[in-house]
Amino acid sequence: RRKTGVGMSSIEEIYPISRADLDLVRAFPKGFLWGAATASYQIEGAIKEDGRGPSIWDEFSATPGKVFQGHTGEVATDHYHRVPEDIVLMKELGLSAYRFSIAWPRVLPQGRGAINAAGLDFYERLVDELLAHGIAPFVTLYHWDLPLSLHKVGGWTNRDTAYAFADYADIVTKRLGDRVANWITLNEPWCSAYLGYGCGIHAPGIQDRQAAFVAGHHLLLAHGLALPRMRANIKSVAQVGLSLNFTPTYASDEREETKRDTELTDLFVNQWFISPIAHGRYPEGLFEALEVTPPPMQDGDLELIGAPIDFLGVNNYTRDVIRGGTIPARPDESVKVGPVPGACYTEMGWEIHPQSFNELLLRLYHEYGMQALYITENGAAFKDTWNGDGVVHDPRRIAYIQEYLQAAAEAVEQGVPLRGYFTWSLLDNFEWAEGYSKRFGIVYVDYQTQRRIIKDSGHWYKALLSAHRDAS
Ligand SMILES: OC[C@H]1NNC[C@@H](O)[C@@H]1O
Repeated sequence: RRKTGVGMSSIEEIYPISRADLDLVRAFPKGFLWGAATASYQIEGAIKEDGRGPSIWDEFSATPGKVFQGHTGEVATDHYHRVPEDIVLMKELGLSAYRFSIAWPRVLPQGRGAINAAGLDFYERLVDELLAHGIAPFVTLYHWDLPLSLHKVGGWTNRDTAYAFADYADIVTKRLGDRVANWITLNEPWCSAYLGYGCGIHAPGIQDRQAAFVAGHHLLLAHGLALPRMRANIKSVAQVGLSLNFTPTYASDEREETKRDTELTDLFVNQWFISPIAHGRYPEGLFEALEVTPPPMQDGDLELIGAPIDFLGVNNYTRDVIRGGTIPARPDESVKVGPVPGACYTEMGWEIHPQSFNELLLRLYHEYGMQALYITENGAAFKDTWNGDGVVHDPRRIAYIQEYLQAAAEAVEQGVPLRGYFTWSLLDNFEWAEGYSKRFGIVYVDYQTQRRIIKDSGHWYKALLSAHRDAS
C-alpha cells in the first residue's frame, strides 16, 4: 500500500485499472500525448472582467429560450479565477498535454484594433503555468466565441472576418509563439457554420442554409489566411492544425435509397470541411444536395485553404444510422434511426459505437492522407451525481473511454499515425444549448461551490496514463 495525500487509499483506488487496460496502453507509442480538452466560453466565466469584450455566445445565451433553463457562461466553472488550482488538478491526473481555447474577445474586445493587454497576459500566465508543470499546451484560437462587434457587421458571413481572424492569430502567436508548440486554428467549423447560421441552435442563431455555406467558406478562409501568419511567429518545430468534428453515417438497411440517403448525409456531415482542407476542393455534389449555390470565392481561396497542415484534430463521439426510402429533400433533413436495438447511448442521446471511431480513423488516414492525427475530443455525458463527499462514481464513462481507446489502439496497430488523445472534458462545463445539464468532465464541478471532485473516471484515467508512462 502506498501512502497518499489524504490518508490511506484502498489499493483499488491507487490501481483502478485492469489487466486489459495495461494491454491497452501498450498499443500506444512512447511519446503519445494524453490530455484533456476544454474551451474558453465553456469554463472561464468572468465574461466582463479585465477588458474582455462581448461574444456572440454572451448575447445568444442571454436570449430567452436559446439555452436550457437560460443558463449562460457568465460564471461557468470560474476557471478565469482558478487557473493555478486547475493546473494542479491536471498535474494530479498526470496529463502530458492540455487543450484549451483562447477567447478572441479577451484579446481583441472589438474583434480587431485595440489589443486588451490583460487578456493576452491571462493566457501568457496560463501557458507559463502549464509549462512549469510539464504540461504541453494545445491552443485552439477559435472555439466559437466570436467577438460580438464582428457579428454586428455580418460575422462569418462577412469575408472581412476571415482577415480579422488572421490578424488575431498573428497577435496571439507573436506573443506565445516562442512557448506554445501546438496550435489549432478552428474548432469544429461545421458547428460554427451549420449550427450557428444554418439551423440556428447555436450562436448567432441564424436559420439560413445559404448563409451557413457562406460562413463555412469564410471559416475555412480564416484558417487558410492564418496558417502563414502563424508559421512566421512560431518555432520551426511547432505544429499547426485544426479540429474537425465527424459523425460517421451508416445505412439502416441495404436498399439503394437507403445507401443514397446515407451517402448524401455523409457528404454534408463529414466531407464538407475535410475535403477543402485535404484536397483543396469542396466535395462533388455537396451544394446541389443541400440546394444551395456555391459560396462566393476568390481566386486563390482554395489553395490557401488546402495548404498543408501538420496534423488533423479529430473530434468524434458517436455515429448516425440513417433511415432510407424517405429520400430526404436534403441531407440536413435526413432521418436518423434510433434507438438501434442492443445499442447503448449517452445522456446526449448519442450511440456508443467504438467501431465507427476505428473506421473513421482509418478513413482519415487512407482517404484523406492525414500524416498525423490527434483525437482532440472524445468523451461522454452521463448522469453524474455527487453525494457531498470525495467520490463521484461514473463507471459508464470509464467503459466509454476504454472502448473508444481500444478502437483507437486498433487503428494504431493498423498503421494510423495517431499522436495523442484528449478526452472531452477535463471539467464538467457549459454544454452550449444544453447549458450545465450535461456533464462531460472526468472531474465533477459542484456549481454551487465551484468545488472540483475527481470522478472515478479521472482516477482511472490517471492510473492509465501512469501505466503508459511505466510501459514506455
Ligand atoms: O458536445 C461535446 C463537445 N463537442 N465538441 C465541441 C465542444 O465544445 C462540446 O462541448
